[in-house]
Amino acid sequence: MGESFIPTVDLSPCFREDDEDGMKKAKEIIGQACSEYGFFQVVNHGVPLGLMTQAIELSKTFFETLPNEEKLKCAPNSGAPLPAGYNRQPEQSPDKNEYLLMFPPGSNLNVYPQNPPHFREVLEQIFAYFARLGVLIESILSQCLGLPSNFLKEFNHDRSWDLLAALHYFPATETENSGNSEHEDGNCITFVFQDEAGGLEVRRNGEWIPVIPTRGSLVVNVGDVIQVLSNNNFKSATHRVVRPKSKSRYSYAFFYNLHGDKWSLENSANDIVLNETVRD
Ligand SMILES: O=C(O)CCC(=O)C(=O)O
Ligand SMILES: [Fe+2]
Repeated sequence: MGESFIPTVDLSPCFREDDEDGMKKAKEIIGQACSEYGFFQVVNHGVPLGLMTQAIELSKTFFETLPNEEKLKCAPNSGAPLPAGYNRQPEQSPDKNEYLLMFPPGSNLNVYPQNPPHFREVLEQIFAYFARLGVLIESILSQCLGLPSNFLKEFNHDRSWDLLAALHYFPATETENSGNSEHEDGNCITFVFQDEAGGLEVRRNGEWIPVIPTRGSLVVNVGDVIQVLSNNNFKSATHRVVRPKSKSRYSYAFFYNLHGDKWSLENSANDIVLNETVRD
């Protein structure tokens, strides 16, 4: 490897029973990509292209055409642990974006837009596809780490803290272009799909590598939880979003999370066992 673009993996063998070579190849590329980049793209991942396209279109309608009063009708409930609903970065933030955040369908913390019609339905469908894909990627990561395929799934079985964000980045101006300042994700695995505007970049060996939007593909990146559980074998890479000039950018990010309890000291015994298993 060592190219200035992130690797792409064909996941179709994972949905068949009879393609062991294809499966082996997919695992090899994913394992290597997670060590070298912490990022890869997947194709034939099972999330329908039509649904992804519809989700971007509905997001454009919501963010670009609705007046602020309408968007603010789904402002987060006060006291919610995370601001599910419509949010806009504060004026003083260098990052110029607005976003809609949701917990799993059925969570009573969710605040959904009434408009455009079907937005809620599409968000819920995307959520379900991503949560399912998370289980698959988690099983591949377990195997890449030399663990039984259901290891991470059993360790990380509570899906109630997964989050989906529909993001709208405002066009860059002459003097500033930050969309999402450089950061690492704190969760387990993140899935992203972006429209054609581009702007997502990953840091590798001190250089920023653009993640070129490719129709239908999904970006996958490893978060801090997987970096720690893998004894730093897998990288939670620094990334950022640079806003393109004179056009908006739309993306979706899904955060496959770890339940908060797993971070407490009483529950850390599992982590230790996992770390030792990985080291052996
Ligand atoms: O919008 C994107 O492409 C990525 C967003 C991201 O990195 C994040 O929300 O953590
Ligand atoms: Fe991120």
